Amino acid sequence: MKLQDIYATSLSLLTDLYQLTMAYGYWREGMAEQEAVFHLYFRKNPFQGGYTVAAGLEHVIDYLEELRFREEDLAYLGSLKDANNGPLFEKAFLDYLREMEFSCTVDAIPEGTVVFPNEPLVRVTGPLLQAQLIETPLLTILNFQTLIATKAARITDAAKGDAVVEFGMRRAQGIDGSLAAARAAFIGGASGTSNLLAGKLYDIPVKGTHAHSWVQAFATEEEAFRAYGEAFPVDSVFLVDTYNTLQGVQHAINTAIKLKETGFKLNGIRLDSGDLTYLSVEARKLLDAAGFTYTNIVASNDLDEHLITSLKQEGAKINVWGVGTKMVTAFDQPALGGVYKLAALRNAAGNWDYKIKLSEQLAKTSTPGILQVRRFLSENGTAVADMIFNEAEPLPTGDFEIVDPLDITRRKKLAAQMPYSDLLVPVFKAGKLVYTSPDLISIKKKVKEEISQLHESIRRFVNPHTYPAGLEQSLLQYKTDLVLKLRQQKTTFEF
Ligand SMILES: Nc1ncnc2c1ncn2[C@@H]1O[C@H](COP(=O)(O)OP(=O)(O)OP(=O)(O)O)[C@@H](O)[C@H]1O
Ligand SMILES: O=P(O)(O)OC[C@H]1O[C@H](OP(=O)(O)OP(=O)(O)O)[C@H](O)[C@@H]1O
Ligand SMILES: O=C(O)c1cccnc1
Repeated sequence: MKLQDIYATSLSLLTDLYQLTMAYGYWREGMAEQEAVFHLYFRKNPFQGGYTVAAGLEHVIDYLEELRFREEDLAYLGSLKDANNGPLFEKAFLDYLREMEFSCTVDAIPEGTVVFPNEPLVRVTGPLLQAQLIETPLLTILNFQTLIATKAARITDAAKGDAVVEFGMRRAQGIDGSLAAARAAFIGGASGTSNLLAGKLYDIPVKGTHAHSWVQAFATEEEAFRAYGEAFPVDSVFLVDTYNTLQGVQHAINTAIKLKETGFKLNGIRLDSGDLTYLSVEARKLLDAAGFTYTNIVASNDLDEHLITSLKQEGAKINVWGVGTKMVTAFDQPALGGVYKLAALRNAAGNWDYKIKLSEQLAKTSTPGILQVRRFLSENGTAVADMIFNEAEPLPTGDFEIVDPLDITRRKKLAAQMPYSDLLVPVFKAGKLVYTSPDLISIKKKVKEEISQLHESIRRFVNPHTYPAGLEQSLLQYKTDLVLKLRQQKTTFEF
């Protein structure tokens, strides 16, 4: 198959083999249609940070809308062999898949929402076979985009209002990595991308300067700047560090002065090596002295939120940050550990059996129930605390109490009359799409607003405070009881 054809193919097999073997098993056992509830959540904020930015839902929707097995998918599944060289799946199961239509109900937290550990970003309710099948693609989409949107939000926060441009395609994790990263970086706060295809596909502003090779290709640096400047009279950003940075700045100024009468305006210079603080301060002096006070100073070279913070503290005169590798690869934490866990199964009597996954590690024990996240708000609408609760059971009357599931001594009381918003919203109802994804600009605005409302102590990069997001106390009690029961070998427990 040619590379380009990958993007035209059905994504229905974009899942792990074990999802299909389990699907086959459920079908054989007559469990395929049994109603199940799964939650997708992560256990720790990435980058040792205090918050996470949800991203990727629109792609989840695109995937789910198209989820059906085409003849080519079924032919491939039919070709798979077991260890005896017999067919792995029987034909009647493939016929079942051919007829299968996505019929789950999906609730999700909208993209751009600031979220915290253990909060379900997505809740899938529907036939066990279908709800299980989609585990891997949902995780691959949401884990990556949420990770990159969070990284971009941190980098943008560090830039304190300066533009951040995503330059990462060349170092991204492959083609889709570069495209998804460009989208997520834009949501997180980048003002543009160098990735032209991402610009076209997602309507992200495209931005850029030129490479060292451009300067190397000409006899002199000034000659290179002149040629570029004539081609791009109002957009030129000259890369000044090919030979000697401050000499390069002077050459950029000389060129701009020479081209002035043609209407040329020096948009910017770019620094890509050396001491970025010293060089930007000196470059600013040279530019200002020559009357180029409006000229931007762009910097690039292995930047991330920590380096940008230091450069700012050192007094660097950089006002545009080109950030590649460390943003699109989430360099210091290359994966978000999002998981997808079964939390309830409808029994023969029509009631929910709540399900839990035990673990020796408390953090890895899943939470049973049909979970919703309630965000309590202050009078002026800022987030105060999040309560994860079981929507299928009555809430206790009176004030609420949330408990940190990892440290039950951390508790917070929340007055019942406080304003709130429930974060999971309907996306699909019995397979029918009922949600319209906002455009990327609106999502980006939401991120900016929500992060600006977080307390400084939660936003900071070093040892941030933990935002109060906990289990409603009766849910925690239920979970604890269930753990104790299961340790005595029972597998389900009813309220
Ligand atoms: N003032 C500064 N404070 C802290 N770190 C800086 C400062 N200036 C630059 N850096 C960072 O130091 C690292 C080393 O930069 P430097 O240009 O010396 O080496 P380099 O990356 O090998 O250069 P080149 O890109 O030319 O190969 C880069 O990550 C750069 O962003
Ligand atoms: O550093 P990043 O955040 O990834 O930003 C993108 C980098 O890509 C380009 O470098 P190039 O491919 O020429 O490599 P080099 O500068 O490291 O030699 C550009 O000059 C930046 O330095
Ligand atoms: O346009 C740029 O300056 C650019 C693009 C990609 C990578 N580095 C720099």
